[in-house]
Amino acid sequence: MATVAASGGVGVATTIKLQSHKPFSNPTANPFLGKKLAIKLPLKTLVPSPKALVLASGGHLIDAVKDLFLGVGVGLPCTVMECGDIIYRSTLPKSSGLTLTAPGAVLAIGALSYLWATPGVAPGFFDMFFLAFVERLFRPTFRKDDFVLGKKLGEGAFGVVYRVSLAKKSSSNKEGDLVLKKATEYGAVEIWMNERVRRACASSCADFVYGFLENSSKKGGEYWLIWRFEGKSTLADLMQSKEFPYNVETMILGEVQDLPKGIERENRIIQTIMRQILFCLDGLHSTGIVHRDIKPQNIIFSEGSRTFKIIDLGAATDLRVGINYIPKEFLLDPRYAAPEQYIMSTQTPSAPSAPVATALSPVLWQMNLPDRFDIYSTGLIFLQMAFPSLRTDSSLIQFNRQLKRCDYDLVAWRRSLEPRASPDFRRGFELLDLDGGIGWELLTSMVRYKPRKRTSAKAALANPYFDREGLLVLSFMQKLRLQLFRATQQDYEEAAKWVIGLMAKSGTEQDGGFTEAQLQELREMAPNKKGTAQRNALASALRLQRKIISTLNESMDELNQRRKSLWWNRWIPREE
Ligand SMILES: Nc1ncnc2c1ncn2[C@@H]1O[C@H](COP(=O)(O)OP(=O)(O)OP(=O)(O)O)[C@@H](O)[C@H]1O
Repeated sequence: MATVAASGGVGVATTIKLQSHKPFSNPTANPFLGKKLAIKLPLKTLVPSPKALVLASGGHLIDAVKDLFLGVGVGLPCTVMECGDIIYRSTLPKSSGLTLTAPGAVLAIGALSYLWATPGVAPGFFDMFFLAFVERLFRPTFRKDDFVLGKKLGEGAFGVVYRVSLAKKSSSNKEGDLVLKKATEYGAVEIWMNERVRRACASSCADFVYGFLENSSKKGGEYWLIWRFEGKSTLADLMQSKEFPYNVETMILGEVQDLPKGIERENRIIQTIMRQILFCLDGLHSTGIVHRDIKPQNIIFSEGSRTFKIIDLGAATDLRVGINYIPKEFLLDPRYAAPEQYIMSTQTPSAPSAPVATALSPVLWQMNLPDRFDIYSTGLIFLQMAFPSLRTDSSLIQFNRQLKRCDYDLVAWRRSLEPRASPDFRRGFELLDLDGGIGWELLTSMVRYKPRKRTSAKAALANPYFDREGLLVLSFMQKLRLQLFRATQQDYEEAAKWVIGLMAKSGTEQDGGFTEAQLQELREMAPNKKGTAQRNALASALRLQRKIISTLNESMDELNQRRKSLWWNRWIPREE
């Protein structure tokens, strides 16, 4: 019987060594015996063709998946390839099913992590092609005549909001328990966002009932959006009261706390409000939606669930599929908008087509961290809750100017204000300084110039500020979490400057520290060393990064030009 030993790495070609060959009585008759022979393996034996994958079904599917993993082993040793199989199949042990190789596993895990990374490509497909479809089949639909208009609740630039009730009253429908918004151009976006939110994180926003395009009016098409009536008060209404935050206490906690009136008690109420807002934001951001208009006026107290919820998704953007992606500056409320204005870098110019946007969404999300725009606005709400004198529009505008002058550095703003601060401001700082200043730390991690340096909603929620017992009684794990939070929030540039400064202050030539002159040398050391290998490598890496980003953007623009229609608009029900 012939014995064949294969050796060498196999890509397309490999080598085999022929050790014996039975039909030849005289071993020397075979001129190839003992010699290494080169053979060529067709790649199609390793990688399944697309057609083969399509045809694969039932039991064949397993084989196709197996082939896929084995395909990753191209160029690896024969353990992966079972290359002897090609020479003498019957002599080899039968494969016992799916063979998972290390590179295959890494590839699979990498692909799965990418598909599930924020904003979630895989859940997005499931949501769009299954959940949305099923929801449409089972949810009740409404027409214009089904509603009886009640009191006007508000009027914005893009719509009028009424309290309404159903014309045909059932036992479950109380008088005026619905809210109707008759919206113009941004109504379509708002319907899309509300439907997405209802499927992904219903408790984050007001309970959305139905939305449709109403075409019967002479004025032209009008989008009608229906929600359940959540409650009478927004956070803005509650904050206007002199009683704030005590006026919210029983609403959210159900009872008055067993504490005398003072900053501790106020801090607890503010903590609860902040936690509820961040919880809602975390829900939105995890599904790829950025609100872009977070302000006390758009946070409503839901009497049913006793929590704050977010309303008005007209300016929101769905970065999973790139809807409403092009930021409209006029939509942003300058009082609460983050300094970057554009939530996506200007290097990422316009929305790509939906499939491209979906495929690239995790990359774009990580490149731009668009959710941090909402975090900045939430930080300003936190600030307003802590400082009563910042609750009016004019004082907030003035604060924004001051902060800009301090290069958006809250610590610098505090330093400039504290020596001449009014008792009201001093009280606010005292409140934030409770529990070792953990509230102040959280606030400064939210209100920062660079989005990348701001905390995310999820990280903020994990901050021990929200542990009721306070900093002093933190468990080991909570302390660890705090350290982790600090490490992720660390502004390393500032830290480096601070360390150098500290060294300068403490150092003299005699006692071994650095003198200011030496430190100056230290600072200048890097720029002076031009042309070193490290520097060149860094420059090449930066060039490569820039190239990748520009290529990505160019290809997105190109694709975008081909399909710029509002494809998703077709999904919105119409009533003629
Ligand atoms: N689900 C709801 N339950 C109770 N009240 C609501 C609800 N939705 C909206 N409102 C009320 O209607 C008002 C206007 O709502 P919304 O902010 O969505 O409209 P808008 O036209 O976008 O207004 P603006 O442009 O001023 O923000 C809110 O301030 C709130 O008082």
